[in-house]
Amino acid sequence: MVLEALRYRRGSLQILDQLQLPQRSCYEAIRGVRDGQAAIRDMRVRGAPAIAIVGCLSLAVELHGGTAGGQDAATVAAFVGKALQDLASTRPTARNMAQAAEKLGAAATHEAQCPGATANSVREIVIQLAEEMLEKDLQDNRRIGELGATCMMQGVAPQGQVTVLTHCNTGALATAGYGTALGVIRALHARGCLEHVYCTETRPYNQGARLTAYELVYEGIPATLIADSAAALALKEKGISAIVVGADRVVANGDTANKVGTYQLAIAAMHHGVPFYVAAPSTSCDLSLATGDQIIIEERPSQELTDINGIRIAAPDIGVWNPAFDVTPHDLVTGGIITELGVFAPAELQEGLKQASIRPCHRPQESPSGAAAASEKEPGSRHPQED
Ligand SMILES: CSC[C@H]1O[C@H](OP(=O)(O)O)[C@H](O)[C@@H]1O
Repeated sequence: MVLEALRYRRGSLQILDQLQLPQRSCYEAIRGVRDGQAAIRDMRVRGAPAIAIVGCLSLAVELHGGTAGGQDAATVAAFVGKALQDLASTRPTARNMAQAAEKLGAAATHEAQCPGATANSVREIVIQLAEEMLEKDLQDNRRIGELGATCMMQGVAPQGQVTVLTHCNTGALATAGYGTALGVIRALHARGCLEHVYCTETRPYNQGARLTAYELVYEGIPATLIADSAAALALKEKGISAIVVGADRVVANGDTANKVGTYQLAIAAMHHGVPFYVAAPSTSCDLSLATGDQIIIEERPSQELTDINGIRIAAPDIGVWNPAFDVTPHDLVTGGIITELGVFAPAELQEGLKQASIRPCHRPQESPSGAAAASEKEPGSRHPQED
């Protein structure tokens, strides 16, 4: 059975409450934007693509079959704009929700200005776009998996198998399905090219121990959980061929915001000569920011560090700094940035994405095993797919 982070049909949205995993699989109804915002803020749903999808679908549910947002086109468009703004500010580091807000907001405004526009026609356009996002993210992740697996095998182990280390959770639970960095790992496994995975526990929120470990066991992928602080030692002693992580935001020069701890992993990878890959959809890329210094880093409540399951473990009165993310400088992203549009070196990202998005992405034939056909020309050289 496929692991479903969310269940959607028009007018109804349920999310798997990730706070209760892995002990319990409980779905809860999201009835509108306020519910969506609360679920994102409290991290019942998390992961940059999943945040955007749940945010937009929460709006779609609110707009469905009623009079939500107002009685005329302009009022509904204004309501949509405000709701999207609120959703995008809930967890500001992730790019995907902000990007979706720009797209859906612009579409609502445009529709409202068209002759004959009605409140319903504005609602309908927003619902349709949110539904398309869900479908597209899944397709993009599968593509990221295939491109990343091919690139990694060409670059790291042309004849053999790879052992990969990953951080945080980037799987089906963090996306519409399949996953980004975990999608690459799944594709490697499907091809028989994966020897082993090491996943970090990912303090303070333990997405690695709770969610990635759960997904890896669920998929039957050979894997070992390590403490975050064991990563450098694992690089030294466990034959790790590559690190692959996800991203919350990748900016124009390739600097990458991802779960806190990623930066120190990239430094350790550089020291050990292990290639470091970032896997993320183009919706996580933000070419409007020149460098990572401009990324807003979300700070989370101190209780995430001081308490475990509501029980205080830290010394009373200690001060706490709890950034949720850090920025890995582009020169440490030595393997490449794996997107659905191609695999790019950081210096090639900006131009590569622009070129790839103005021509249709070549979709390779799938072999019966799910691996990309042998004739496919992959961007192991870190260039986007050629047509
Ligand atoms: C494919 S999701 C990317 C991303 O989401 C995680 O953050 P959070 O759990 O705080 O939402 C993490 O940084 C992952 O790599």
